[in-house]
Amino acid sequence: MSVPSITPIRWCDDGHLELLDQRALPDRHLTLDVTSADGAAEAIRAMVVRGAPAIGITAAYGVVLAALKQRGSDWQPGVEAAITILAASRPTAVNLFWALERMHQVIAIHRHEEVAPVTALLEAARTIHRQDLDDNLTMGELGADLISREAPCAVMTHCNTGALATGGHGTALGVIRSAWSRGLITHVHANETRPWLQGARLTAWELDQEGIPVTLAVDSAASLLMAQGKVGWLIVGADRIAANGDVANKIGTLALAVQARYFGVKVMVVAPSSTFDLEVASGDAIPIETRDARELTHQGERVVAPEKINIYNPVFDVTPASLIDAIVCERGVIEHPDHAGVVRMIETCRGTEVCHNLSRTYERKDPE
Ligand SMILES: CSC[C@@H](O)[C@@H](O)C(=O)COP(=O)(O)O
Repeated sequence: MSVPSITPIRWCDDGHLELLDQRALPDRHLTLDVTSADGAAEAIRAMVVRGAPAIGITAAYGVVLAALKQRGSDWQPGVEAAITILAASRPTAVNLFWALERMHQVIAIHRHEEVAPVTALLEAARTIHRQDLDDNLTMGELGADLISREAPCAVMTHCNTGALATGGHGTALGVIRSAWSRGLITHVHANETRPWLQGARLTAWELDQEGIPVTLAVDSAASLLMAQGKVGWLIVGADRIAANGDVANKIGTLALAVQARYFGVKVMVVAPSSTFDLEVASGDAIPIETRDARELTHQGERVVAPEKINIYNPVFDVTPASLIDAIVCERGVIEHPDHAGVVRMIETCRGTEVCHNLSRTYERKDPE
């Protein structure tokens, strides 16, 4: 399986991070040089880089940038402070806290050293980055195995879960790529994903680059497409999966899953084990990010709604496990997810590199 050449996150050997500015895609290909942990946190907050795994990878390199700035033996407080700033960048994707926890473990191992452990931290960040690509390739095959060989079908996806959102290949879009290469899917319906238009600007662009047939539709066309029998599977990613299998993902996923159940469309969630949060019992406890009103009141500089009215702009919602047919992670597939299935699957990851003892040390919740 060839991996797309899109590189949203690149560590440069002179000691800085280069991010593809996803706000400018698809019409402009701009990169942003990030030289500090503050810069990495701001890039995550401002959505230069987005998508749960990509946020975690960026934060890990952000910790390396912080370590590079430390001089002398009292390096640890500065790096810890940077981790706190990175953790406050976005609240929902647990991959952020998972990656910071991994970096913190490296700091703990080297805490008595005279100088900041830049080499060890860079190796840890690179491992997180590399591992994510490997996991996506594995999930791509596992997810594609669920799609019937006898009846290739069209699929629908929401938001962007591709190479741009991950270490490469993608989660849900990775399954779509793998299934397409095996001749299992005929067409992709991409929802535009308001208000940031990740589906229009990023997913449609990624698929078009590779010649995978894609039709872009307004979000509200999804139920019509399903009613017309045009969708075999709804395939989406996740930002956080609770212990009972409830899934937080891009706003609109819940509505799509409800519609899918009504119209008999199967629902597949694709996410690496770094997206599971066993410390959260159910989806109710997942912090949901709300973003600036301006995302709804403006399109660029143009005002499209009265500026002083109340605005509700949650950017994720929670789909109950009962609406999900399968969760695909790199260690296997959880069919009809529930608490027992999730715990069994994540238990199989223990003893490997994967860490699931997420620390709440750094987590910041949105104000009520
Ligand atoms: C592999 S990406 C999985 C999720 O992070 C994705 O579906 C999503 O909701 C991204 O939201 P975003 O706000 O663009 O970061």
